Amino acid sequence: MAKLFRAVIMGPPGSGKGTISERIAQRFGLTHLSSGDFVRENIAANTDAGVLAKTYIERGLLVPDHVMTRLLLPRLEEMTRHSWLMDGFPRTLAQAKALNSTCDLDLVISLNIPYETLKDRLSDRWIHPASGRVYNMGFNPPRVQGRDDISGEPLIHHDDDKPEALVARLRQYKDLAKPIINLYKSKGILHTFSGTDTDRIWPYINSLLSTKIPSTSQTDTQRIPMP
Ligand SMILES: Nc1ncnc2c1ncn2[C@H]1C[C@H](O)[C@@H](COP(=O)(O)OP(=O)(O)OP(=O)(O)O)O1
Ligand SMILES: Nc1nc2c(ncn2[C@@H]2O[C@H](COP(=O)(O)OP(=O)(O)O)[C@@H](O)[C@H]2O)c(=O)[nH]1
Repeated sequence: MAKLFRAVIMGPPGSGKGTISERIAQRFGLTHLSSGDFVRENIAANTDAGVLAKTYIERGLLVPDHVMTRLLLPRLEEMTRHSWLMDGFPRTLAQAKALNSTCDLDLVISLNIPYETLKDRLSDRWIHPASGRVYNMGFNPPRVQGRDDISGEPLIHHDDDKPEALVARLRQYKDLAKPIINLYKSKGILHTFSGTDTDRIWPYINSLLSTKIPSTSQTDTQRIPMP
């Protein structure tokens, strides 16, 4: 069996983690895991962890570390046959240490995007709450304005994505991410990408991953046929 590949993507709100994760998943055949999706699934299923998580999210707080690790680590341990990319976890140093003791990461992508760009993108981010599908009125608009492409259900705009809320969220991200980034830097697995456009960052991420992911994990459709 080909060696499995485990990666994490980090970045402030609106930096393109979800967008880039989807591209990586499609191009390299990895499973895209999103901590936000796990939390939402648990809330919808009314699990103990979900009920507890909801009380924090409703107050605009992060879910405590022990709840997040209880939710996610068993799922990762089950993924013995899949290569994956995790988006949204770890968010704290305690989570990073817990992840460390569960698996060896091959690579960490950190996105470094200017504040003005984050602000513009988030003020234009529309979400389909049931699936977590994300749209942007300029960058990837829905086919029908205000409606999810697949279900046709209405899209919503989070209050959290308003510029007034962004400064605090960004500060929190910077404070919490700093020691995690230092940890991954010291392990030699951190790769940082800076810029204002996902489409300009993507080729660099694509070529880095092409050198790191065993070709057997990549999907056949991505191979360029010989003339
Ligand atoms: N690793 C985590 N630690 C603590 N709470 C978390 C974690 N991941 C997700 N949550 C909780 C708090 C988040 O507000 C909520 C939804 O997560 P997510 O979908 O990642 O949205 P977000 O709005 O925080 O991120 P972003 O704007 O970066 O996409 O779930
Ligand atoms: N204008 C513009 N919007 C983008 C770009 N990349 C992503 N987006 C949009 O910006 C918003 C934030 O991206 P998302 O992937 O949700 O970021 P995350 O919060 O880090 O997961 C979404 O509405 C995306 O559709 C880009 O290069 N330009």
